[in-house]
Amino acid sequence: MRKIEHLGIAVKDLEQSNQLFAKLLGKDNYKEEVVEGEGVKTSFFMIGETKIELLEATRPDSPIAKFLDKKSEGIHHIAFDVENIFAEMDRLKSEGFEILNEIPKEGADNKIVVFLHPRSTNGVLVELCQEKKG
Ligand SMILES: CC[C@H](C(=O)O)C(=O)SCCNC(=O)CCNC(=O)[C@H](O)C(C)(C)COP(=O)(O)OP(=O)(O)OC[C@H]1O[C@@H](n2cnc3c(N)ncnc32)[C@H](O)[C@@H]1OP(=O)(O)O
Ligand SMILES: [Co+2]
Repeated sequence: MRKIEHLGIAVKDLEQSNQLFAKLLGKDNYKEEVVEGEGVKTSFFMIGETKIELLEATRPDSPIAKFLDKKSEGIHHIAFDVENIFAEMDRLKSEGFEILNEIPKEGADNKIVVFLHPRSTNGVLVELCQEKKG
């Protein structure tokens, strides 16, 4: 793990939350991006070396929709930047962590990503992010 890549925050209304976080952080988001595969629309704010990722569900079966059905808006996951996602997956599996997707999937902001089940990480949904090469 090289650094915290982003903190994912589940929100009901991305536009409203964009305005709120722009006031909070004193700067605007630098991009919005829909990730169809996850059923999310994301909005990114750069804060020093790390980011805030706001996430709104784009469809009812999105993990964000399910999260908001059960809980309130708030911190959804923490993402770590990794050099080699496959090596990290092997290491974490050997340490007993539960990988949710054996094949890295398309992430936002030019990443491939893997998730660990919160039941293997003290209740924190963890995402691994590797910059897409080339
Ligand atoms: C990839 C695009 C973007 C990016 O950064 O590039 C993203 O970050 S997309 C983010 C949205 N996608 C995901 O979250 C994918 C990974 N998540 C999942 O596979 C599911 O959400 C999962 C497996 C974590 C939970 O799904 P499930 O259907 O099992 O939901 P339940 O409500 O039944 O939860 C089971 C159990 O887990 C606890 N839980 C659920 N979500 C979270 C969470 N975000 N943080 C911590 N814990 C969570 C939930 O409370 C249940 O615990 P229990 O003790 O049984 O009540
Ligand atoms: Co994320």
